[in-house]
Amino acid sequence: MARPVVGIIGNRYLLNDQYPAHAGGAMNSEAVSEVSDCMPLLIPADPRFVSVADLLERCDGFLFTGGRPNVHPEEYGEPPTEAHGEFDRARDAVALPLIRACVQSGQPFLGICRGFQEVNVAMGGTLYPEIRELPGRMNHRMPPDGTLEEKFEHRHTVSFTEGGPFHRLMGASEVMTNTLHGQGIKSSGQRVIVDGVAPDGTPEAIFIADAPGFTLSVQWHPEYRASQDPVSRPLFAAFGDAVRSWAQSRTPLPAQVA
Ligand SMILES: N[C@@H](CCC(=O)NCCCC(=O)O)C(=O)O
Repeated sequence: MARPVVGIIGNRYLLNDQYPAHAGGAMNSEAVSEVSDCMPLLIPADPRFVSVADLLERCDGFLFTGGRPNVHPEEYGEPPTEAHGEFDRARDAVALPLIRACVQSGQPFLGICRGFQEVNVAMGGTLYPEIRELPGRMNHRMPPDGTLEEKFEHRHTVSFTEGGPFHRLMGASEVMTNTLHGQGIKSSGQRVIVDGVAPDGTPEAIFIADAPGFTLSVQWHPEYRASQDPVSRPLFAAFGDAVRSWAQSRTPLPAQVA
């Protein structure tokens, strides 16, 4: 029997600074295939090519991946500044309404890094352009140099709410994670529950209150070595269970971890 399909919402890049391409890190596909046991399908996240209705019909769940381009601040009512960096307006135009549609229907999604930030913005929240400039905050950006192992190494703890969905899923109230982002949640969107924080108070794990389906999203990168990492594995496995349930009956898994 064919495996359920997870639409991978990636980014638009210029290969060799010239050739436009849609891309998503291979480690996202690996995590979805090997840990969630679903078929990864890279989506060209551009409203000229795909509609939200098409995506909801063709895919059983969605992975909103990390990506360097930031959600455009106009999406949360703020003007762009230099600190906001580069954007991917086509991805914004697909991802934000798609997240809202999934929250409503119960179709499962997992948000990672930029995807986590998109979930917050889709629900009406706002972002800081550069959290390392805030008093008392650490630098969450990836080291500019070094190997992939060095860039993705564990760099801080995340503490989960006692008895919350992440605590229950991980079987631990505190875990170690990597960190590769410049932006962070400023104000939480409607129904966005912050369920995990870094030592400096930066929100790291969220879910949507009273959503019928799987909405867990994280600011770190669980896709890195997902099959070996004790934090990534349960997250991608639970996401896969939710996607399989949706594929079978088009209804959310009743015992959603949230
Ligand atoms: N742009 C946002 C999100 C950061 C993020 O997703 N980082 C992963 C980068 C992977 C890549 O370069 O493709 C922020 O900086 O907060």
